[in-house]
Amino acid sequence: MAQPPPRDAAGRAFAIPMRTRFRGVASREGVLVRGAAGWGEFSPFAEYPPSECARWWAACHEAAELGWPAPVRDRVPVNVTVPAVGPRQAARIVAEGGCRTAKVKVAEKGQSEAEDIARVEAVRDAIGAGGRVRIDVNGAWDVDRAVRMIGELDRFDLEYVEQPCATLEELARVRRRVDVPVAADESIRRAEDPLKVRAAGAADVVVLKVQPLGGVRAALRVAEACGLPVVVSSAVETSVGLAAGVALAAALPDLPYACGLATMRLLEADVCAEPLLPVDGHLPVRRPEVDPRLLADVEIEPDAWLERMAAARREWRARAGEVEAGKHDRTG
Ligand SMILES: O=C(O)CCC(=O)c1ccccc1C(=O)O
Ligand SMILES: [Mg+2]
Repeated sequence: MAQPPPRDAAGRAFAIPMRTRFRGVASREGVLVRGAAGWGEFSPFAEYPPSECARWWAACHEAAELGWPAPVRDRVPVNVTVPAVGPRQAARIVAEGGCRTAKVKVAEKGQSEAEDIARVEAVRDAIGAGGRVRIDVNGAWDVDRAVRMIGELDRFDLEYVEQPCATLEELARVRRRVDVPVAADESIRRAEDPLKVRAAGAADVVVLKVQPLGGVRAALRVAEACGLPVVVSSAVETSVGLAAGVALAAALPDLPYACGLATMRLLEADVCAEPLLPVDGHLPVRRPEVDPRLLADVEIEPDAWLERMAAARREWRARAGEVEAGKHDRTG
């Protein structure tokens, strides 16, 4: 690795390979910041512009400088996440995952419906009749295909289907035509989105992620305003970022579903000596400490990331100024 920056640097950038490509991402990168309250992570995906990254910065700032609201539970049920791999590897991931709920990625570009069916079948067999199986389509199906494939895959008894189609209008049409509950994920990136989801009758469940929503407090406000059951999911972060998701899940008054926060295993390495890994299908509610040697192992030259973070912070501050001037809500 490159010459590590000094310990008191403004932020320490990292790049960690993924075990399996996910959303077309082969390496997860970001910055870790140490503040008065602890470590924060800023890790927006490469294609996100500063306008989007502003909320990711706010989440990092909250973690590092403010800390999080008090938890109402001391552990959080989680699902094992199964990428678009073959059936044998899918079964192995479920067996090693130690969870009673599995989320299976389907409709990957270049793969067939037969591959999806084989993967979901293998996951159902591996988790057993008492386990729960949900699928995530990442918006890839049109309405007719969604209705047909959900009907087909429901023979493996689906808990819900996450983002079967891209638009709210399509989600609402699918929802009226199938019995399996629909969850909205990509449809929710801003504070006002869950209200639109609800108004459109587009989903039964909302998936909330801390970084894109601008922090734990912001996500709690979104959950309260929306009124639909919430599943907290990660953006495939290090244990530092995952801890923020755990804090959100721990602070929600109701948590009826397992959360998508058991994603540490999707990465080849972590920056914490005691990573946030599931025990008995749950993540403990705690903030892991960064291990300087583990961080040094995955550290990269920080300049580009520090610049990206500074741009995101400027964007956030500019928006805060507009809020004071009464123009709009800063979460928008
Ligand atoms: O929800 C999970 O099980 C893990 C998180 C996850 O799937 C995810 C992580 C990063 C980006 C997108 C997604 C997604 O839900 O599509
Ligand atoms: Mg999803």
